[in-house]
This record gives sequence, structure tokens and C-alpha cells, in this order.
Amino acid sequence: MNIALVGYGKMGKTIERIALDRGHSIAARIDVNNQSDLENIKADAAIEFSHPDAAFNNVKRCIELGIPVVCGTTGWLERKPEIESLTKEKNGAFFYASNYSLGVNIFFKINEHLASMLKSFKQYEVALDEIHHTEKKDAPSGTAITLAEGILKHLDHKKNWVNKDTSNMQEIPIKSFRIDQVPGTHVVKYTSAIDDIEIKHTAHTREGFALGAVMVAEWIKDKKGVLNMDDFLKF
Ligand SMILES: NC(=O)C1=CN([C@@H]2O[C@H](COP(=O)(O)OP(=O)(O)OC[C@H]3O[C@@H](n4cnc5c(N)ncnc54)[C@H](OP(=O)(O)O)[C@@H]3O)[C@@H](O)[C@H]2O)C=CC1
Ligand SMILES: O=C(O)C1=N[C@H](C(=O)O)C[C@H](O)C1
Repeated sequence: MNIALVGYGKMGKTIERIALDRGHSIAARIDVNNQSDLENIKADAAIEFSHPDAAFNNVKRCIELGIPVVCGTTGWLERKPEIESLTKEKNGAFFYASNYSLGVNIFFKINEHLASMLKSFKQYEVALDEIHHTEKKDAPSGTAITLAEGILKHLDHKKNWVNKDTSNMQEIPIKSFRIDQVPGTHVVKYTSAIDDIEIKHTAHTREGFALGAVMVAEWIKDKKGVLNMDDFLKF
């Protein structure tokens, strides 16, 4: 298939390599300086990994042009409902995931299962850490937000997450660390006076995120609607 890369940074380049290895061609490489190219190409799908300030307009243009779009950019989700409405209005296809790696999506399920097991054991205090490279624009990571939302679904005594340490028992603290070259590490910790329970996902490279996004693009090209990893993985 013919794939448009919208955003051609660390992720765009890794996605390009994996897409070519899987026999696809690249319809366009859209970056800050060649925005108009999207109007002049034929693409079966667009894969959008750009910047929190650019994602909304990039995705909107793809939907308006009738190009199914797989978006991985984090840090712009307050405007996602507008894109969902537009997708329905235009009968388009929009897929969003805060993390496209298979391992992280398994980790999301384990996280929810653990939270559901611990909902009655309030002696365990939950906290999240996320560690990423120093070029990351947003904090906390989209993945950490998905993990926190997964916990909030099950722990009735927790009301929201905050991106700092907190002594408010109703809040889930997410601490963000920025260390050179780290592709993405997430830790969920339950701490009690007696013992601790920890689950951790460590990405060694960006390959897992990129492979997941290309596989979703292969899957979405003949689909319609607002879609996510639960629709794709069905587990
Ligand atoms: N969902 C997932 O699985 C994953 C999500 N991500 C997310 O993807 C996003 C990109 O990550 P990454 O590739 O590491 O970031 P990079 O900074 O390496 O690349 C972003 C690219 O987008 C370009 N860009 C900026 N504005 C626009 C625009 N208006 N149109 C098109 N391109 C634009 C930048 O250009 P310039 O350099 O000139 O500014 C840059 O080339 C981030 O939000 C990150 O959190 C990352 C990994 C996995
Ligand atoms: O910016 C990154 O690099 C990553 N961003 C995503 C996030 O915010 O969760 C996914 C992954 O952790 C890498």
C-alpha cells in the first residue's frame, strides 16, 4: 500500500523503514516545510506522528481529504472529540493510540486487571513513573495517562491523576523523568507498609511503536469510523 508519513522525525523515519521492509511505498513525507504535498498525493492511509501543536490540523486535513489516518501524536487529546465528530460527518477513518506497541497494549490489560484486584485493598497506594528521552515535548506521556485512566476505572477512591507527587489520597501521582535516549519506560507501583507490587514496561527501541502503527495502517485502509487498539487487537 501507499502510505503518507505526516511528521518525519524519529518516529516518521522508523515507520518509513518498517513500511518499506513490509513491501509498502511512501506516498509523501510531510514535515513543517512541505505541508501542501498532502493535497497532491494518492495515499491508502496516513501515519501521523508529529507535534502536540500540529496533530489536530494534520489529522483534520487527512479526514477532509478522505485519507484514513493512524495518529500516534500525544499531548493534543483535548481536541480529539472534534476529530471524532468530523470523522463521523465525513464517513472517514480515524485511529488513535497513545502507544502502538503490542507489549504496552498487553501491559495496559495487566494494569487494569491488577487495579481491579486491588480495588478493595486501600492499604496499597498507587503511583506511576514514566521515563523518556529529553526531546519529548509533552508530560506526562500519553501512555502514562492511559495507564492512569485504566486505574481510575477500577479504584473508586481515586478521582483523578496529577503530574507531580501528591499527598491527596484521591489523586494518582504521575512522575515524569527525562533522560537522554530513553525510548519509553512506564512503571505502576502499589506500595504498602508490608510490601510493594510493581509492574513495568521497558521499550528497548522505537521499533515496537512503529511496527504497530504500520500494522494498523494495513488494517485500517478499508475501514470507516473512530477506531482504537481494542478494535484492532480484539483481546
Ligand atoms: N503512540 C505511540 O506509540 C508513540 C507516540 N509518539 C509520539 O509521536 C510524536 C512524535 O514523536 P517523535 O517522532 O519522537 O518526535 P520528533 O520530534 O522526532 O518528530 C516530530 C516531527 O514532526 C514534525 N512536525 C512538527 N510540526 C509538524 C507539522 N505541522 N506537520 C508535519 N510535521 C510536523 C517535526 O518537524 P521539526 O523537527 O522541523 O519540528 C519533526 O520532524 C510525539 O507526540 C510522541 O509523543 C512517539 C512514539 C510512540
Ligand atoms: O515521545 C515518545 O517518545 C513516546 N511517546 C508516547 C507517549 O507519550 O506515551 C509513547 C512512547 O512512550 C514514546
